[in-house]
Amino acid sequence: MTPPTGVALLTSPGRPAVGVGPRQRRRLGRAPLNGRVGSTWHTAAMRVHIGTDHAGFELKQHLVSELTAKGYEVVDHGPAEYDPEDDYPVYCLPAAQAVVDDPGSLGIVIGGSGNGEAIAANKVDGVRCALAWSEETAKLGRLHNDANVISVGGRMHTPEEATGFIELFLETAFSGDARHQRRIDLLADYEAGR
Ligand SMILES: O=C(CO)[C@H](O)[C@H](O)COP(=O)(O)O
Repeated sequence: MTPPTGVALLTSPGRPAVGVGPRQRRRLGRAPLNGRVGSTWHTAAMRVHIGTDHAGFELKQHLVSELTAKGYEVVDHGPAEYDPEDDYPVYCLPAAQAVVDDPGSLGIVIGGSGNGEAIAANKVDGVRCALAWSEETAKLGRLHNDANVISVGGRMHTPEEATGFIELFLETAFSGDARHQRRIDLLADYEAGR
C-alpha cells in the first residue's frame, strides 16, 4: 500500500521539521530530537500512531490529513480500506503497542463508541488510554492521567468536533502533579506485579 503524502510507513524514522513557531514547538516539545542549531530550531515531528475499525475509518482518514498538515508524523496502523466486517483489536492493539515501543509518541484509537477500542488499547502494558468525548475529558486525560492514547467514538461526534478535542489531547502536557503521578505509579506497580 502506498501511504498518502506525508503519512509515514510503520517503520519510518522521524523527519526533522525546521523553523516551527513557538506554539508548535510547545506542542512538539516531547519529541526526542528537539534542539537549537545556530539560530534555527530543529524539531522532530511528534509521531502519532492511529488505529481504528470500520466505524472509525472515515474519521481516521480525516485525521490523517488534518494532523499531517499540522506537522505531525502520522503512522496509520489501519485499516487500509473500509470493511464493515473488520474487528477493532486487529488495528487498535498494534497502534497501542507502537506507542509503547516509540517513547514520546501518542496514540489515537477510534471505533463507533470508542469503548472497545479503549479496552483493547488498555490491554497493552504501558498504555494509559483515555476515552474522551469532549474538550475537557481529552485535556484531563493528559493533565491528570498522562494518557498516551486517546479513544474516540467516531459515531458520537462530527469529524470537526472530534478533531478539535483530539488535537487538544495532543497539545496538552501532563501536569506532573505529585498526586497524579502517585496514582499513575500505583497502576504501573500493579501492571509490573502481574
Ligand atoms: O465501537 C465499537 C466497539 O466498542 C465498534 O466500532 C462497534 O461495536 C462496531 O459496530 P458494528 O460492527 O455494528 O458496525
